[in-house]
Amino acid sequence: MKLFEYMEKYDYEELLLCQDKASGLKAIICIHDTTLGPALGGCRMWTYDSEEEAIEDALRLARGMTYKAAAAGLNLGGGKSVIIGDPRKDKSEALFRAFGRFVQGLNGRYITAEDVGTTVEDMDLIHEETDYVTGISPAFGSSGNPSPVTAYGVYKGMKATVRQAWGDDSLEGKTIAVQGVGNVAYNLCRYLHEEGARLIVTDINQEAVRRAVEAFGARAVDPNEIYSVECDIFAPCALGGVINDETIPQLKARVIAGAANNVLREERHGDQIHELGFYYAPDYVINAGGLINVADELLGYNRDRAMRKVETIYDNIEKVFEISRRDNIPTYRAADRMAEERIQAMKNARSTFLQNPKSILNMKE
Ligand SMILES: NC(=O)C1=CN([C@@H]2O[C@H](COP(=O)(O)OP(=O)(O)OC[C@H]3O[C@@H](n4cnc5c(N)ncnc54)[C@H](O)[C@@H]3O)[C@@H](O)[C@H]2O)C=CC1
Ligand SMILES: CC(C)CC(=O)C(=O)O
Repeated sequence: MKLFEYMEKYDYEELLLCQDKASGLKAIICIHDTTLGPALGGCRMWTYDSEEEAIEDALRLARGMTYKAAAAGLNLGGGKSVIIGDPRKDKSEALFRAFGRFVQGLNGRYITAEDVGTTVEDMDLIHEETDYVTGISPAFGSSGNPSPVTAYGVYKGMKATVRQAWGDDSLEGKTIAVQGVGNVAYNLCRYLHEEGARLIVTDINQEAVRRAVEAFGARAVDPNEIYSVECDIFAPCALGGVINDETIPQLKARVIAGAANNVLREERHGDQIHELGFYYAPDYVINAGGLINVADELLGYNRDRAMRKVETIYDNIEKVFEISRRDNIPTYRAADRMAEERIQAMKNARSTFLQNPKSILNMKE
């Protein structure tokens, strides 16, 4: 990948490589766009096959956050970070505090939170070094782990998508294939089970599978079988790129609606599933609940207010399908159009000069 060519193509602002020999930290912080406000996005810890794969993941995830915040109506930009390492054995206080110092060094341009492989406890360690972190322990007046709220938003978005496909939003009796039953999807499965859906689950972590089978009477399949099982809804809740040339021909579902970021391997796969008649809930629209939740922390966390805003994911999904039908475009393009229109409007807005403590007239001592 030619980095500057890619960054110019999608108009990225910043890509920061973070190295701390003492703690072993190797991390990437990517800020895509801060037109709407400071970049907010989770910190993923994963065992990448290469540095290039980690950089590419950070870039794609950061841009997704810009669109996620814009489509959700938040005054936030898009950013994301990845820590290269095994979350099961490479974590340490020194590692996360070193990461926190890099976040602090960006002086509020990037605010971090949880993502794959990181937890509230990890965020609390980062919080030792910077206030530009969300999803920390409720003891600090925060919202804690955002995953359950993300799950609730995915549940509401899935219902809205089901309504588009079958005319009513009930999940009772629907068979739902869930790929990856970690933080978000375990909570999602609870909502689906309570509404009477039949669950098929898979995970590369057998403990995660066992937990879901025991709690929700789910049927377990191997990771490579999840794409071909007979089901009504395929819910990708693991990593990205899972809608691709190999998997699309296997899918039996009518609806694709899940928590995972960057589900489409390439944009052309979004065109392909549209042409094949799939009802696809764009990932950054349906999984915005966690972001909405932690964004509320910046106002002084109020759970009722946050959950009311998460409920609007249902309406946002309906809006995306309306644009898709009106303009005869795939839903992923409809979502991009919704987000880009808001970002461009703000880029174009030329605010009149306002006297404030930050203006150049107040800089001199
Ligand atoms: N945590 C949050 O609030 C949010 C998470 N997301 C996205 O949702 C997805 C899940 O996030 P979390 O639940 O927080 O992460 P997690 O790490 O708790 O869960 C992911 C699960 O997927 C499993 N997995 C990984 N590769 C797999 C494969 N090839 N096949 C089957 N299972 C596999 C892992 O073993 C793990 O159990 C990620 O894509 C994340 O970026 C999006 C918005 C917010
Ligand atoms: C802001 C986090 C809670 C979630 C996140 O990074 C995401 O929505 O992908």
